[in-house]
Amino acid sequence: MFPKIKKMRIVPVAGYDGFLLNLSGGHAPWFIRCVVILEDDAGHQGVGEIPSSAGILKGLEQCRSLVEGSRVNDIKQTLNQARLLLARNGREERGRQTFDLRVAVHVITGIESALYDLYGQAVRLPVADLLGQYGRQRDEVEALGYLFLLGDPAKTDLPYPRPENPSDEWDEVRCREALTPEAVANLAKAAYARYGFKDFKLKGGVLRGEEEADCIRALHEAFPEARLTLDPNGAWALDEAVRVLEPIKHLLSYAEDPCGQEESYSGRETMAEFKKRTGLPTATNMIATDFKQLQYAVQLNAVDIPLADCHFWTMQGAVKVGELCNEWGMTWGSHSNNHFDVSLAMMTHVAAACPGEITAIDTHWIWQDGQRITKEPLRIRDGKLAVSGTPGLGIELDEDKLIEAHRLYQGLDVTQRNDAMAMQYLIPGWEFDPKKPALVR
Ligand SMILES: O=C(O)[C@H](O)[C@@H](O)[C@H](O)[C@@H](O)C(=O)O
Ligand SMILES: [Mg+2]
Repeated sequence: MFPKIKKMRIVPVAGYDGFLLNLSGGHAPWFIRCVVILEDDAGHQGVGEIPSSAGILKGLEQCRSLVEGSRVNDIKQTLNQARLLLARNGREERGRQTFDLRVAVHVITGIESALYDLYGQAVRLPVADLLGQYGRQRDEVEALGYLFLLGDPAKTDLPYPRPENPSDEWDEVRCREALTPEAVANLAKAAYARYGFKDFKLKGGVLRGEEEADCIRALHEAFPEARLTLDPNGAWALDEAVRVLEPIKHLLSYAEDPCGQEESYSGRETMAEFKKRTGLPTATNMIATDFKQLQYAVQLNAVDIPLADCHFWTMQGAVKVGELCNEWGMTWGSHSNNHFDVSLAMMTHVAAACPGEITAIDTHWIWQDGQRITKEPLRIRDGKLAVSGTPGLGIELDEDKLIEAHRLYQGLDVTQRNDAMAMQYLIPGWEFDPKKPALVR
């Protein structure tokens, strides 16, 4: 007989973040997540981590009675019931921010991760071995160096982390303004020295497109062999995207969400047109975020690399996208938002279970490195994450660190991400506009 879930703990947490710029504005000095912890009557603990918002916390509460009392091996029934229950809350939209505002899919993933962690411990198998049709496909997962243009923390009175006792160059540069091609190349060099990345992604949607193209030129000069991509989160109009990226297309491996919804055209239509006009492969975490959208994206030939982040596809859903990519000649990748070390483990197991050639996964971890809520976070070495062979997710929560992160959350007067707040220090009265780079006003 498999153990039963005795208790579901829902713990919103916060960690510190730098002044990372993107189309949504500037990151606050903190980021907010939610940790789902399931305890079974055999004394095991299963964990999951997802973004947090008032809606997500409420959605998790809605599912509590389905989860508590269920057996660890009832995963599919429990998740199916949660899915049906949450569907009664009505249709949801991803929204046009850089981050996904849906509730149900995040809630399901939080529970799914904790359940697979427990189930894996019960059957003595790592989560990667349980996911998808085929289970584990690799023992190491490649990650890319996810770079951001950075605002100057000194222009705010916000408590951004300072480089006290920096252990290396990365600890210093990640806390300083970075708005030029040289500064971006320095970020890449420092990240390479610590993590050994082979590929880099630059978050765009901040400066004028041509200035961001210059940053790519500087990255190429510093790392001529690296696969590079630029992601303005659909900020540019189609013509602008073509104008900006055509001259640097030989330097890019693919373009991530170069354009999006525009006048009467959907983002899938403009991306298809962009591909036709430039011949550049495209990636997205904005216009193919569920299976229906993916179907239309494929029909239109709009996307080569769906970035199926498990937090908003579910873990099994993300692997299913990986299996389809493998069958259909597309390439699987994963998007990320700021996250703690539980998510790092989740994303690693998911990527390990995707068959075929996948592209290096996104992770914001390098911006959070040094903080933790598990006893031993996975480490990025030579640009890679090792897939744990321990049953379950292979991580153990550090209760003291978890409480610390929960206290930080409680001390904040916010329940969800808001990038406009910090941005208003740089441009008074700043407001989000999905078609205007953050510093172009
Ligand atoms: O500012 C950020 O952290 C990013 O813009 C994310 O919100 C975004 O989802 C990004 O990771 C992406 O690839 O679009
Ligand atoms: Mg993106």
